[in-house]
Amino acid sequence: RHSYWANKGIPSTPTIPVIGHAHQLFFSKYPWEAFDRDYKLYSRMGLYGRYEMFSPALVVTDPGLLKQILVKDFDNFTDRRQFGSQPGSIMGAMLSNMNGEKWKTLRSIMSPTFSPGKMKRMFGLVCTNADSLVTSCLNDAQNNLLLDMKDKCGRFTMDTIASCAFGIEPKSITHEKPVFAQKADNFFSMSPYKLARFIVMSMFPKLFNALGLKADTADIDFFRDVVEKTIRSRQQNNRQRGDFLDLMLNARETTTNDDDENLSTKSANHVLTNHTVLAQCIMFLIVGYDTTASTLAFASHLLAKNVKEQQQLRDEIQELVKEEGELTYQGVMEAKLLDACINETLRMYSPAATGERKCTRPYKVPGTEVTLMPGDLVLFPILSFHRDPKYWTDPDTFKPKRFLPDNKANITPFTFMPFGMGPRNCIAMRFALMEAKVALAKLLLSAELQVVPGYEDIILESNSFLLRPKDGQKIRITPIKQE
Ligand code: HEM
Repeated sequence: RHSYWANKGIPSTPTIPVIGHAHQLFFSKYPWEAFDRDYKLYSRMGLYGRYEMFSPALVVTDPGLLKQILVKDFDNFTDRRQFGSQPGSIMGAMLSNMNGEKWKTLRSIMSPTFSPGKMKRMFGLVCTNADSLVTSCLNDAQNNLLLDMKDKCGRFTMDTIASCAFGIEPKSITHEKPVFAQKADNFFSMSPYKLARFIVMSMFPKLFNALGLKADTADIDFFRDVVEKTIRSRQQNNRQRGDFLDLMLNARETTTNDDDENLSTKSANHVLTNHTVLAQCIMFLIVGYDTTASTLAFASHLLAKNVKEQQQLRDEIQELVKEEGELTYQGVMEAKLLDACINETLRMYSPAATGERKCTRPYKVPGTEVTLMPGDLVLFPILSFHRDPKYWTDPDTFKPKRFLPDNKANITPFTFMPFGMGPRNCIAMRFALMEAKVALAKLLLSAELQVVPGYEDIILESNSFLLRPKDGQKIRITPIKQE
């Protein structure tokens, strides 16, 4: 069963019977380590093969081919693997887990939520939450405490997504025990049991169901209760905030019964069930939390370590405030060095280390004799591209200037893709960038960020599929006296 790639003339490292290469997820420090090792081995070939148990996966290491697959020939690769698609599960009804026409319908309903116009309207709310984040950081600094930036920023991102998307205010930043952020944290933290469970769920769904395991964990049940209450209250009070929840509720047909299967593949009316709306809300609370919080924690650390770049960025933001009297949406979104610092952080520490698509129609891979068949996976090693010295000089050094407008033309297309690429990229990229930029700008206006002895390096959580700082990301800050 592990001769699929060899028969097509595609190289592949030796496999273990039955398991293929899946053991690498268990026995590597980081699940993406094996991808990086093989990327280095095969990067010149443009592609290589893997086996997730018996499922063949083509790993693309050529940026040109990747562009072809993710953009030009997207219709052959609209899907991803489905995780936890048990009947009635919340996990299975999330946009990120949907495929085919169902995905297309939902994506087109949800996309307008993240238009530039909507972002501009959310700017004030993001600023309010960022102010609370800064106040909380300054309070800790006054008490001479080290700041755990992952924890602080996680509370900030949870409050921001909850208030922008549904008008819920968890007040995680001011709460002693931030239950919302902790539940979302639990969702992403990986114990050996959770890793094993995840592998069985994704690679042996029938076995997973036969064992009576539930795709939805207790953390999801917590969010389900919160969101259900919010939806009920929104419907009873008939109030409109123009937010994500309203958009979903308005797009829904009132006659729909509550069976998820009714999200018909043929429906022209974009039918949404209560269950589907609920699943998207929970997905946003969970995925909206971790990636942006880690990015902010990484950025704070990198700037604390690179004092010159930190000051240059502060100068840019102070200049903006001087010109416009305050931070404005346009000012923040157009600030060049701010954009460059966030991009450089995402290049070095992209929270998503790999991306994937599933082939939906037979596809002849350009420039080869290989034809991919429906069900074959295509993987792209995001982090390996980001750290490849072929595309980046000194890839392990923080050099934000490579992303300044004058230098951007030197970047090879499809070697920088922290939000994925093509029609199935991160739906909330604009929102995440705005959130990260506002928080970082406000923090730098109020404080100097410093590295703490003993915490000079970024240590990543092992066993996690996302890049996350291990045990938070500790820095110290000194308040800047306001003139
Ligand atoms: C720095 C922050 C973030 C990063 C680096 C990030 C990265 C990604 C990546 C790499 C993907 C897969 C794209 C692909 O396959 O091409 C993705 C998908 C997705 N992200 Fe994000 N993300 C971030 C923040 C967010 C936030 C804040 C939300 C929600 C509020 C969000 C919601 C989603 C959703 C729903 C998908 C699935 C889209 C689909 O399948 O159509 N992300 N993200």
